[in-house]
Amino acid sequence: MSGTEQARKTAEGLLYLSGFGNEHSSEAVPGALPHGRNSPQRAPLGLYAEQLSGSAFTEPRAHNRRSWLYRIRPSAAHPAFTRIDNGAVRTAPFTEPGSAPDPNRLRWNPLPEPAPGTDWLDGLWTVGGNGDAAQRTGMAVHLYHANSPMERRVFGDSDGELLIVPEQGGLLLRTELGLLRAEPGEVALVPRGVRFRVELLDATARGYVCENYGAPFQLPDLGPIGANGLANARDFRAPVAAYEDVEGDVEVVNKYCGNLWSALYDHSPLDVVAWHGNHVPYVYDLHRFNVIGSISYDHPDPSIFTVLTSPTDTPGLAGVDFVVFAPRWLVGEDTFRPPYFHRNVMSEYMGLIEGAYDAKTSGPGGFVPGGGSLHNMMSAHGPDRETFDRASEAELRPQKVDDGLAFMFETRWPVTLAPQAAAASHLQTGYDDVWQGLQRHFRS
Ligand SMILES: O=C(O)Cc1cc(O)ccc1O
Ligand SMILES: [Fe+2]
Repeated sequence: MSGTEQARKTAEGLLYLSGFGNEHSSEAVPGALPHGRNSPQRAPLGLYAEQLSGSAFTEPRAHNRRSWLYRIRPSAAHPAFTRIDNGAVRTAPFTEPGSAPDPNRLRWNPLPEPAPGTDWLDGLWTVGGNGDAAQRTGMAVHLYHANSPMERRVFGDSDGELLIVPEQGGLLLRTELGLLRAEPGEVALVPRGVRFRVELLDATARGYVCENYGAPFQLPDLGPIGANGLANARDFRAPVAAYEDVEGDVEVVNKYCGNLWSALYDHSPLDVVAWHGNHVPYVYDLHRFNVIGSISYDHPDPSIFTVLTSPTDTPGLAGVDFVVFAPRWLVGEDTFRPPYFHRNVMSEYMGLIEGAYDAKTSGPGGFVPGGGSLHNMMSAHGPDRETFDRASEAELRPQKVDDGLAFMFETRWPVTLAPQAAAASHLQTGYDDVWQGLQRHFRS
């Protein structure tokens, strides 16, 4: 059986725990989880107890995050980390020569094919970001492309949590807390510091990553929407405990304040036999998103499509929102139904998981799956000319928009590009032209 077949077989039988932000517990071997205390004098089955913190010990209960891991060896049993090449991974602040936030509308085609033998970590490629990882503020946008599983190496990101958005090819994430499957149309989140290995469920994989240096993603408040709607908490799935008992060299790569560091463990660190807590990875199927919109007139602001938000100290002003444009009905009367023309104080990176996006022409040279666009703070954008002309004339019958799945990472700070993204051969030239030829229709 090939590696991908094996991974697919494993992924098909996975069990999950349900609910967002829950205090979960799970044991891969009965009796591995201590009862009544976190740190007994001797943990069950000869395991080591270890706490992994995702918040300061003293943060309010509603924001407090930690998990207790019961593992074969403590994570502390490792030799020194040493710097390795950062590959194509870059981190905020983006201060390389020539880096400046760009007021232009920018759009990219998908990443080119990866070289043979590229695993998920080798294939991680930074677009840009904002804030400062060491200050735990801001975010980065990355892309990935891969055609090989990660073998005898695991990755952990000390700089932030990783929201992984597959666009092509399913992923099997083997994390310290257990296994997750993420197919295109689903998203997976790996919390800060949780170690994991990525295997492929298909020959190749491609997608997007939001690295969130700031407060962990949470579900948005629903306000007048009520107690239900948007992403429902019970649709988030966390893994059950699953461990590997592997001796021998395993490289642990740690992204730490912008650099990759490596240490050679003499065993697999995915050796957690039981755990409990709320600092957990999860997966969410975007098709479960309960899309809410106008049933009278006007196009609502896209905040109505927020799946997850990373708040900052200013209420309502997100470090980053993850927003999905999922299949939905449009029924607005006397309404220009696609996204409107706008200039936004927030910065918008958009990606396309499948099909087309209702503000943009698809097809070669357009906004295509695997591609991306950046409409930075205050940049003027909205429907392209073709979309504007079509939607201005369209007969306003109830209309199902179900030919695509797009998303947005929307952030309060301008996004500065990594030089490789500003100079990329897959950066489209002439994106401005999509707004050329908008006729004047003014009649005084
Ligand atoms: O620019 C975009 O396409 C994203 C977007 C969508 C929308 O429906 C309203 C505003 C907005 O920024
Ligand atoms: Fe926009």
